[in-house]
Amino acid sequence: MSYDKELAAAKKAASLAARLCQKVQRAILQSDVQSKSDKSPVTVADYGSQALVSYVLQRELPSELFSMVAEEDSEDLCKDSAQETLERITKLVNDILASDGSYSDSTLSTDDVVKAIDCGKSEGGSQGRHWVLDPIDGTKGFLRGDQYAIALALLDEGKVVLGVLACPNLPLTSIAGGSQHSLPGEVGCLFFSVVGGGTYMHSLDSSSAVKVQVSSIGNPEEASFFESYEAAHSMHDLSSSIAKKLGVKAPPVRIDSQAKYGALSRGDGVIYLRFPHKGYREKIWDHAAGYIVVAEAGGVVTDAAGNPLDFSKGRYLDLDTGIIVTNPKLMPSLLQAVRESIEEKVSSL
Ligand SMILES: Nc1ncnc2c1ncn2[C@@H]1O[C@H](COP(=O)(O)O)[C@@H](OP(=O)(O)O)[C@H]1O
Ligand SMILES: [Mg+2]
Ligand SMILES: [Mg+2]
Ligand SMILES: [Mg+2]
Repeated sequence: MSYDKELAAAKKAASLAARLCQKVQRAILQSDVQSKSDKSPVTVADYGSQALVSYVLQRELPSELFSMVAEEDSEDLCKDSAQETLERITKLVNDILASDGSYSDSTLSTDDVVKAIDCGKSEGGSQGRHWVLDPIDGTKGFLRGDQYAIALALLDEGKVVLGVLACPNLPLTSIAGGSQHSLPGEVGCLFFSVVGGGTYMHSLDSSSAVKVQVSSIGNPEEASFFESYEAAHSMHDLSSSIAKKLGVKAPPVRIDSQAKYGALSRGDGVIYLRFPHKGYREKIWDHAAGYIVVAEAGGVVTDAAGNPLDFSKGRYLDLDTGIIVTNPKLMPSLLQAVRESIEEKVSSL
């Protein structure tokens, strides 16, 4: 099965969304930050990115049934108090489309923007095709001026078949050792994969792509690992116990968002550990694009027990332990270390 058309549409949508996010991040104002009911920050850029991706996919693929599972919805945006914000988002989306020259026949109204955002309410599942979108993954990183990603994937009959990860602040060269901040002009990566076709990366400013591969390191002493910047998102004490058990020497590289999957896919580090606190349920948009980018670059992504991730169950991933990512050589010893560290943690409680 070819996904050429879908890939071209997804790359266009994610690149335009990245442009919108860069514009907002440069000009970020405190008043751009809203508080969602779960208290996580959501900015005009999250909404703008979701509206833009939804609109572009539908314009580029007019003959396909459109279903999308996406993080944001318009509920808060439709309150009277948010009218000004909605107008700002609409202007942003129109400005980006105008700067690209696409669809010059149409300008979006605030209603069109709300509709585009709310196309993301699909439940996904094991049948048919569903786009999966995190319009800004790593909103906290985005607000800090650090890493974030626009993460877009396509599910076909419950399997991830395509992924695009735009990482506007990720340096084009390796961030091994934690050098995520580099000179302006050297940042902005787009990773993309189609099932069976490998993973490629190019600069957000160009389209000449290179094939990427995960690191082939087999000695844990030479390995380095990624984890969330936010301690609330992953138990840093557990990952540090696992790393110690494995014999990893380097300190963790803590960065936000699925930029971790992108960096791992090109060998900047070889392990990514994610252990949410009890009760947290992982959503598919936080992993779908990252998963295929790593898998097609030769990496392995499983839950903490070594089972493959199942993206066919709806908006959530059905797992409660955690997610681990590495290359095939290190996976057996990593799984062993994970099992032992979890047992020790449980028995110490
Ligand atoms: N308590 C929690 N535990 C685990 N993940 C959480 C969390 N609270 C929020 N997240 C998720 O972690 C994502 C960011 O991951 P990371 O820590 O790798 O940067 C967030 O994505 P958004 O920023 O899209 O909301 C959010 O979905
Ligand atoms: Mg969020
Ligand atoms: Mg996210
Ligand atoms: Mg998000």
